Amino acid sequence: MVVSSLFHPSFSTIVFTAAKPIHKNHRSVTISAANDNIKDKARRHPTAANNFTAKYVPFGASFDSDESYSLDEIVYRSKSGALLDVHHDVEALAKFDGAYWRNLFDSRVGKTTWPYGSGVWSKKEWVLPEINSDDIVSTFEGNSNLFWAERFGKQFEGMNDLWVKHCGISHTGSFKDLGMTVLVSQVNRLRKMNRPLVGVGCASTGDTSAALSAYCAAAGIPSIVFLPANKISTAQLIQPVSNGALVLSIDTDFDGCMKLIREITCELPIYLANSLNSLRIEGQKTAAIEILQQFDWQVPDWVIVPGGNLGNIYAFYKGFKMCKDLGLVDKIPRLVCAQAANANPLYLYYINGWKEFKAIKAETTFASAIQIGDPVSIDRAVYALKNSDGIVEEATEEELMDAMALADSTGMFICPHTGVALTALNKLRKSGVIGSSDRVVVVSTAHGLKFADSKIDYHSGNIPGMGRLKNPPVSVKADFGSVMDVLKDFLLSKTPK
Ligand SMILES: Cc1ncc(COP(=O)(O)O)c(C=O)c1O
Ligand SMILES: N[C@@H](CCOP(=O)(O)O)C(=O)O
Repeated sequence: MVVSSLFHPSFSTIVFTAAKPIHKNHRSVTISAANDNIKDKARRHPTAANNFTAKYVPFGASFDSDESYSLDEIVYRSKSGALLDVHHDVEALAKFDGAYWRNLFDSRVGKTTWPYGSGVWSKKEWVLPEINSDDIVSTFEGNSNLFWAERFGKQFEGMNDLWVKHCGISHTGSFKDLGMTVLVSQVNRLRKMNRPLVGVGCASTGDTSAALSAYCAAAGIPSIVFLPANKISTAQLIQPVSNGALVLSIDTDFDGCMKLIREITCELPIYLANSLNSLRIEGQKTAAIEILQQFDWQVPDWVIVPGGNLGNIYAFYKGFKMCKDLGLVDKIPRLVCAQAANANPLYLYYINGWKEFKAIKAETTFASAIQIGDPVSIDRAVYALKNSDGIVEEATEEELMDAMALADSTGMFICPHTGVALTALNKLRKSGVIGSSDRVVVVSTAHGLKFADSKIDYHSGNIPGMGRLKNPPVSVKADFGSVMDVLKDFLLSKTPK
């Protein structure tokens, strides 16, 4: 059955109008529609049950695999130790055509209807179809700006159609909010079902920990974060501290923290919140759907994503692929994963013709959130790249910092990881792989304000051998003549010759 109307019976609403008296502290309180908050309203107008389901299967297995797990189980790996993947019942979803889904998703944008005002939960049927809306923990994340990088594109890349998807302009300043709303909502549900979960934990380079602690704090769930000591920015460190997480600063790198949290979550009733947990991918994939939606369901030629633990590149692939499989679009973009040269295990694997993957010891990089040498989602990333005719690129420290400074000089304020992605763009433009009229989306993964320290170092000329584009503040005496001298020099330098 193909239904293209928004008002299919499965989505019709059941309306309860009667006000119900309830008794609290011996006083009679009447809850009326007039006093409803957005969750009350959602309770009064529940969407009718639909038949959509999802479950875990081993990564790469089909929906009818012999091995599968309910999303209400606490499980992160298959019997053979492989990654898991959330599989949706695509047959049930496909009973509705592409136009139906496009219209449904479009109808929810820009509203405050619980939970659909969120860019993630506006796609609830494709994310966690079975969760009760009441259990959702959301900050109305997503719906982030898709910025037309007009000046950067035209002036520096000879392109007319360059876009930056600002996933970092978000509740905690990174794309991690998209996955974390899903994971913490499911934990909220599991705790209500009395599953043995006392808290939620992650290893982090600073963004996962910020998102985890914020969403847990919003739901009143304890959070524990393992951070590599002195390897994350001050802004990222203060986020979980402020949100009341237990913050462990551990004398190792991210890969060391990841190993520890995996061991600890096997022993204690702490739920693992890293993207090894495939629930995270379900939220992150909505950024891909959102890009298509923002282009009025036209497919860009390329999407460039900075990669570290490598969950996000697969999330983008999965979002685009679902849109193609369910008839919302007819193709998917080519994907580029961009790595820092100091933390480039995927790049090395790629240029080696995917022959042998070797984890590395990641060196210090200004793109500190992707200083990862042993990415947990390596298999997912390879799958995404192979199935999207994808490419892997890398950026040296100087390249990524210059790219960040150049983008900032055109009105952006990006993070160093986005500098890595812009460097990849520049290299692929120079080699002619990306054409001047191609429509390209660069995914900006975190807010630049989280990385102010590295920008200060760059612009003050404090980094040996770097600072080609530096623009330090000018110290000037507090008198008219001195200020005039500085301004005259400045204006002369800017006067067209
Ligand atoms: C700001 C930022 N950009 C990019 C990434 C890379 O994402 P992924 O680990 O999913 O590859 C991360 C985290 O790793 C991040 O925090
Ligand atoms: N950049 C990440 C690294 C961990 O990635 P995850 O997606 O597996 O949680 C961070 O901010 O911690």
